Amino acid sequence: MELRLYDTLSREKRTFVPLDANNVRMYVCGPTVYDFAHIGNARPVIVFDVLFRLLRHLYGEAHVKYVRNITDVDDKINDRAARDFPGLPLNEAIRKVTEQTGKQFHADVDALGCLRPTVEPRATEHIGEMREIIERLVAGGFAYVAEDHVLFSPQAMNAANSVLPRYGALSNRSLDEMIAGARVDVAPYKKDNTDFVLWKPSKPGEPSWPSPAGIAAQGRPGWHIECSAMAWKHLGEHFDIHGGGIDLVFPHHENEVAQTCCAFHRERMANTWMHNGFLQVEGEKMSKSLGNFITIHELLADWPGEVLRLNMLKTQYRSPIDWTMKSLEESAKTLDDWYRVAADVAPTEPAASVIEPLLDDLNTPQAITALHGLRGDAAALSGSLRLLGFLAESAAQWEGRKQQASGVDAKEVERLIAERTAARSRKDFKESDRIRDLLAAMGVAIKDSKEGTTWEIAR
Ligand SMILES: Nc1ncnc2c1ncn2[C@@H]1O[C@H](COP(=O)(O)OP(=O)(O)OP(=O)(O)O)[C@@H](O)[C@H]1O
Ligand SMILES: [Zn+2]
Repeated sequence: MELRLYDTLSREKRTFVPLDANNVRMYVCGPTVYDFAHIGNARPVIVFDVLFRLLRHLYGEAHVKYVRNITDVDDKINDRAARDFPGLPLNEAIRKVTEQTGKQFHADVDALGCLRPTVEPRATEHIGEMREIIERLVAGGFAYVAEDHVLFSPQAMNAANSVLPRYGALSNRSLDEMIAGARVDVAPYKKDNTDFVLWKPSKPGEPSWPSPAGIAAQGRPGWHIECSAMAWKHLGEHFDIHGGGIDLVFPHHENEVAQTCCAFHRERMANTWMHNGFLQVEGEKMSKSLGNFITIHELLADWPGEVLRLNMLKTQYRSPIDWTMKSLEESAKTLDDWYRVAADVAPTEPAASVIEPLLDDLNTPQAITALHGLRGDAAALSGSLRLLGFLAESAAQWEGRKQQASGVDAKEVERLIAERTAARSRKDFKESDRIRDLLAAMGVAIKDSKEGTTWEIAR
């Protein structure tokens, strides 16, 4: 059985062959920590968690290294810090914002059933690596200093006659068209309108570090260089998989490739580039700027994290998802059923019928269809669900949480059921039906069997 993954660069599904099967390496762009993450931001986190789990299953837990960064230097962080903590020095305020947001992010993605990555590097702890890459780029003639900025020149990259990839290859754009289409109000320190910032001067009070390339003024990094530096430090110059949302292909990933390949004279940065499609609301990308977003935190008040996770995985990661209430309700019903059948059953190995579709570019909808087919084999269902990051709770915990969320008083339900049982034994079916209807109106479904009457919250 081989794993096949769609690669954005070659635009085809290819057999995945790790550079080193004892050390399979994956980098995924993580959050900029300035606010609660929305459910769209959860998509790459969940999708690449499934891939991480699959790779661990295939190559062994100790042989997969997953790096997801935390961007803790950014204008949006500075703005938020100044707004929320106006009395504090900016540096302290920034630390508060990034600490608090980082904690919220972890609580959210833990609840979604995601494993922590092997390493979660912070941008501010890798300024030295960023400076080193920038120095190399300047020395190689790919970057230049202007007005205390360091700029990368895509045109210099494409003019270099060497092993380097072509700037624009990942996003399938031509540099000439980019030049023609670029805005006219370009920053005065740029030689060409396609040049992008590697390093910039800090304004007074902003976070700042000693600058590279002989610049006397203190400064701070651009966004793209952060990921090149952290990926290099933790995974090396060349590694297996790089992922993120489809909106990161250009310019972020195109620029990462440019920086890393030019700094280390490489043909490639990652062997496979993977990008998830958008989570949408009424046909539009969920995003902060459009204001059509709902945070993971808000959703978790109404739904168990595993319901959100299942709902996300019902769509293959490259297709858009329309996020609807109806679909969430169906996902909740499915999980209720799986919890009842499989949560307390000792797992066997995950079923081949579930693994196979996952090996085909993470075809999770088909894997979910296979899970439905395993209902008669609780042990295999249990093992397969666990592989996908479900069943973190026992059946009783799951049911208890549902009861709590419903506001139904369990004691009162038990009392009514006892009354109904008494009515039934004296053959007062009018009274027993009345109690059943009363329970139904409270949102409680009952089931009679030889062992007695059981109940659950009806979704
Ligand atoms: N609606 C979405 N669907 C799927 N992935 C998304 C969506 N919005 C953002 N992402 C992904 O979430 C990750 C974090 O992105 P980023 O930090 O740029 O989010 P953001 O700027 O808060 O998002 P936005 O401003 O677009 O709401 C990236 O991998 C990005 O591709
Ligand atoms: Zn990145």
